[in-house]
Amino acid sequence: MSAQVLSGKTMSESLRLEIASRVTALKERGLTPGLAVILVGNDPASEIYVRNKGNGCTEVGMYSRTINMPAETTQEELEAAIEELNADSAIHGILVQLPLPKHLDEQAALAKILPEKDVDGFHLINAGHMLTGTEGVVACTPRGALHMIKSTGVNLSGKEAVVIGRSNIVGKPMAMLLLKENCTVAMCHSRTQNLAEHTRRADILVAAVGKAGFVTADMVKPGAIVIDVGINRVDGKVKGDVDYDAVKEVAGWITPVPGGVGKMTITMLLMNTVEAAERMLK
Ligand SMILES: Nc1nc(=O)c2c([nH]1)NC[C@@H]1CN(c3ccc(C(=O)N[C@@H](CCC(=O)O)C(=O)O)cc3)C=[N+]21
Ligand SMILES: [Mg+2]
Repeated sequence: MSAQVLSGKTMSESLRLEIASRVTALKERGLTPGLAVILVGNDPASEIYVRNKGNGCTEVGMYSRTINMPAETTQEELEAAIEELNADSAIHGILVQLPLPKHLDEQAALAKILPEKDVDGFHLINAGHMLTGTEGVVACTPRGALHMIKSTGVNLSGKEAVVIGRSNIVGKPMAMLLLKENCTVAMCHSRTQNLAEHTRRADILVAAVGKAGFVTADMVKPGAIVIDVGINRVDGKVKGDVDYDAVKEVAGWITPVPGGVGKMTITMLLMNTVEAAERMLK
């Protein structure tokens, strides 16, 4: 039996209709939600993502602005650009595209973003909300992944969840969200011993490793929900962290790459932005 495919494309279509209608409602009250993306330098992958974000905004009727800054931008210049957006009433969401060029301090830059406008959920205030389970902005990729997991209808309470990868952007917040759903969560990483023994126990397996085809069929529990966060470029193609064709024969549900979590990440960015704009009117 082959796994059910959790399509980020299909899920995004219905979510984006909902977002578009909330944008329309805000516009009727005189407020157009706006997202600003700061892109420093010209990394080709970043340029693709930033373009996808701009297109997403257009699709749901939001205002979007991309601020392209040269690779030599100084920390002061970057922070000044952020401060300007903090003060701009047309902008409800600010995203500083990561990674930044090596000479720039990411944490210091993120700390400058007003937490209410931090639609990435990367500010320490929002990271703290995530840790305590209180209301704040939830990072887009884990939020999108959780939406996909919930769409299976599986009761998550008490289930074993394994997250491979411990980044601040994906692994850690993903684990917190699954914990909040009452899963028993294990966070695995590059130093984990006997990784497959952990992953084979997982009812929910989230792969955020950054290595194409890392999760093989023998690592997956039959019937598991397998969420592939990987975006790896191999011979000009985008590949996930999961050996899709083989794992599909074992898993109960699986997300494709492309058209899976990546698509949902942008949708959740739009959701976080419309929510930030809605909070302005409250
Ligand atoms: N401040 C910040 N916030 C981010 O959310 C952020 C970031 N920096 N830096 C890079 C990562 C990566 N990321 C993706 C966004 C969209 C797709 C996406 O659209 N994927 C499509 C197309 C993939 C492709 O063709 O490249 C898909 O999976 O179907 C993927 C990955 C956001 N990130
Ligand atoms: Mg994807």
